[in-house]
Amino acid sequence: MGSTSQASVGTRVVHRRYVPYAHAHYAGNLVDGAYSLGLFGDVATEMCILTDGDEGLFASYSEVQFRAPVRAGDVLEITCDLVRVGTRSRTLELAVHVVARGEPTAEQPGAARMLEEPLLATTATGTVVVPA
Ligand SMILES: C/C=C/C(=O)SCCNC(=O)CCNC(=O)[C@H](O)C(C)(C)COP(=O)(O)OP(=O)(O)OC[C@H]1O[C@@H](n2cnc3c(N)ncnc32)[C@H](O)[C@@H]1OP(=O)(O)O
Repeated sequence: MGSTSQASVGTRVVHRRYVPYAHAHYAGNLVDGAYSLGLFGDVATEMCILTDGDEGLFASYSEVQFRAPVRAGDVLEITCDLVRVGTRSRTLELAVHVVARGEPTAEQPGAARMLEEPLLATTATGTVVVPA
């Protein structure tokens, strides 16, 4: 038996993650789109733990949009907002923003800067399911 749900609309979970250069997959050090989906799974897992005391399971995505590239050397902020609470399902609005980006040069290979405005890279709507 699971514990009593604490799920309420408006609950937010935020993760921050550095994108290792080992994850670069395409020209220009781009990472694949599935990288963002992996991050959504992790932030959704924390949401399920927070609201329902269980890791939960991702059931579906109803919408995924890749709006700007994610690159190796980026620092990402991943947000997860609970927007609907069903009996066992919870609907989540998910977003990846780039908050810092590497700008390596021959002279300074580690050069990087915080972006003045976070760059919206990926959005999705997803449904997770928790035990009764
Ligand atoms: C947090 C992140 C974790 C992961 O990434 S895990 C890795 C990827 N996910 C998986 O491997 C999950 C594989 N799928 C499953 O195991 C099952 O498939 C589910 C457990 C997700 C659902 O199966 P069942 O428990 O038998 O579902 P039901 O009893 O028919 O419905 C329970 C609630 O879940 C909603 N629901 C079921 N399937 C979907 C779907 N595909 N899309 C959206 N909602 C779904 C229903 O409506 C209902 O909702 P209501 O309790 O609020 O009434």
